[in-house]
Amino acid sequence: MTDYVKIIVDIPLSHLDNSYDYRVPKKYKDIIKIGHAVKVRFGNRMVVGFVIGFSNTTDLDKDRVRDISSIITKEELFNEEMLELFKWMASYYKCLLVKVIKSAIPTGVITGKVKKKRVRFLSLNQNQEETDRIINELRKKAPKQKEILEFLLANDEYLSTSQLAERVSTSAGTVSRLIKKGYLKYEEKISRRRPYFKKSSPGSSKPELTKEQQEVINKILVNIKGNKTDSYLLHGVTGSGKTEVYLRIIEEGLSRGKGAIVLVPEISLTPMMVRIFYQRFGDKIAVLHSNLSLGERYDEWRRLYYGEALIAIGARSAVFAPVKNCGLIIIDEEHETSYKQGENPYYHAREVALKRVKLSGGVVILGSATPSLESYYYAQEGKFKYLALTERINAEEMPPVSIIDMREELRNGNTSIFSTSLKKAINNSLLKKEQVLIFLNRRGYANFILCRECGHVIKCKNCDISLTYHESENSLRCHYCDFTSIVPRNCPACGSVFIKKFGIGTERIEEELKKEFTGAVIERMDVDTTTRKGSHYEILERIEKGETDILVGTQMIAKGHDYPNISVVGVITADNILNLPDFRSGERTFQLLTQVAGRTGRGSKNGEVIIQTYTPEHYSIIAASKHDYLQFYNQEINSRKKLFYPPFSQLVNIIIQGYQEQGVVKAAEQLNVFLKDYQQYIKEILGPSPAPINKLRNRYRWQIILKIQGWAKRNFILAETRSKFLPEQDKEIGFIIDVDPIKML
Ligand SMILES: Nc1ncnc2c1ncn2[C@@H]1O[C@H](COP(=O)(O)OP(=O)(O)OP(=O)(O)O)[C@@H](O)[C@H]1O
Ligand SMILES: [Zn+2]
Ligand SMILES: [Zn+2]
Repeated sequence: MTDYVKIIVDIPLSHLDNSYDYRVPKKYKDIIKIGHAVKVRFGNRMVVGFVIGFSNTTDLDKDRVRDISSIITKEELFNEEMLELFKWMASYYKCLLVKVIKSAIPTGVITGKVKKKRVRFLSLNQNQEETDRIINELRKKAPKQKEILEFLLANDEYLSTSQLAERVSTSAGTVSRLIKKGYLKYEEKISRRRPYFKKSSPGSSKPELTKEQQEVINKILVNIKGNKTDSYLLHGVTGSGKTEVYLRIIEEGLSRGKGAIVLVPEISLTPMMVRIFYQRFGDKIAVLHSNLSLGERYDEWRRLYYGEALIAIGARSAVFAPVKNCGLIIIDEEHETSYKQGENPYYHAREVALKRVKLSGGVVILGSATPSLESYYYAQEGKFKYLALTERINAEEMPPVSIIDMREELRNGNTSIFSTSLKKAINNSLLKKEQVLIFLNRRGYANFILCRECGHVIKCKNCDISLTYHESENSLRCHYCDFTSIVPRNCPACGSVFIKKFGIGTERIEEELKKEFTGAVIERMDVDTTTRKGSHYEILERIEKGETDILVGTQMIAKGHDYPNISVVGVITADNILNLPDFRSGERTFQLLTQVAGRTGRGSKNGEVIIQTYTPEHYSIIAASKHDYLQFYNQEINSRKKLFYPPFSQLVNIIIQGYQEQGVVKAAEQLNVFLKDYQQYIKEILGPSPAPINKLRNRYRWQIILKIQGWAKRNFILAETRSKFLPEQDKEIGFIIDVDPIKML
């Protein structure tokens, strides 16, 4: 019995980031729970709030405490353990609790935009005995009607009149006659919307495990069986069968009544992964990702909540899935940057998963062929248990990789985008009816448009970023804010007509390939070709069926896919990422190259990888060409150590932004002065300096990066900044606190 509840209101303002007491009206006393969304009056408006605590007393004046107006959701959107997790996130990432809650629950619930979906279906209007008697009676006179009744006795399906008629190959009229006679009746039920994925029927065939797989599984199962909490880094080279390891462990967990969460990177893996999991676990899986409609997402969420599904597969935010008795969280491709949310709250799903398991028990598995530097380091330090799959399935060889120096190509008179070796390799592959993947991490046609007379580059009017040329629409587009403009005939700066497209994107590559390899079937996969639901899957399916000869694409094609007929992988340029102003650019390059290279040499075909670059001597590229993670790691970790970058410090990037550049600069300098008082706790302050993207969506951005050794110290400094510095600041200036930043842009 509770008299009062503590409510956190859905108004994202820092001075309201406390809970408020409300009285519980009698009718709600027995039903209200932690995690319920409610409607309350706040000031003079109605707002949504979330129940985060109970109390029998209140410090407020009893006459002034207001009643809760209503409970919005039948389900509790989070339980006490999840609330603990949310509070930890708010404190660790220095953000508002309500922001965390909202990013963790299905939003459709509280906006009221999502209604339950009901379906009408036909069912028998009498018990089985009675039905049998009627069937007997109809046998001679109306064999089709008899068949319908028999069908309904044997099948447990929810069918409308027309659907039922179709199933029994008869007319709707025949079904109607049964309704008229009173033998059938209409019923209604709530149906769950299921997200689109092509299903293949669940099958039970499982491969026999390799010795390495079996060993890894045995080690993890000790903890699953013993209900122990632990975390593992599963470092398995590309094609070593990590997915099979996941499947077996989930299976074991299920047999002990434990649910699981499987996180996959946002873009590429979902449809294929889903198919594999569906084959093994059927409708026990629920899929959560950002491409679902609100209704689908809410319904998948509810299937988990009610225990109808026990395995959640999804992108980053699936780490919050309400899986019953969740004993296992798997993070596939744990090094992927999409696990870090790029907006407030700036959380990393890996950190949240580790914390979730600490609070409620269970096992975390971080899987990757190219673990993040941090994870590998922590595994060395004993924070994670290290498990390795060192061989590919069937002891297949890693494909040979050639590095092509594009400067030399030019010296030898080749001005084409493709090196001589790449062209040769593609031609060979086409002759043998094998397939080719061509990778470039930039979509569009050309990177930028430059005036050859005055050097002016056409940039977005909102952002400090050059516009990308898209040939198919003959337009210029900003890949940050989506600003679109026509292509000017003359240079906007000097009026010259000599403006030229520079750099290349996937669209241009596709065009060049079509010119060079006439007759080959060429497809492109990037953000621009996969906006339609299911298109992603269809492109990959055509590869799988051998209908496509050459697939050009961005990161989307780089990882996770497993196609045996791909014999050539070409990387158009390895330099794009390497040259980003970010201390992780070397790591990113190594990971991406290793992952793309891993797409070939699978199955019986011999594969070959060709990396084109202007910096063939860079250690990231050399190590990737030898498939040598350790060589890369050792070199990279040394430089991190020298420069106090993670894992040797805890970073925070504070972005100061506003529409007036002067105000932004002033605030950045004031923050710098404030932080100087805490210098004894800080290893290094970088900046204040203009952010690499100095202007974004019309706002000027400056940044200060802090390297701090120790989580507690960082937490202290950020708490001080939030309580002492930020409240004094001009409201026109925004401060973004990005804890453990992943992208320094
Ligand atoms: N024990 C096994 N016996 C035979 N085939 C297997 C076995 N385990 C996995 N496979 C198959 O080997 C292929 C590669 O496995 P999988 O895609 O899981 O590798 P991976 O480690 O996830 O690689 P990547 O990091 O490149 O995604 C798949 O086709 C999978 O079905
Ligand atoms: Zn010009
Ligand atoms: Zn823009």
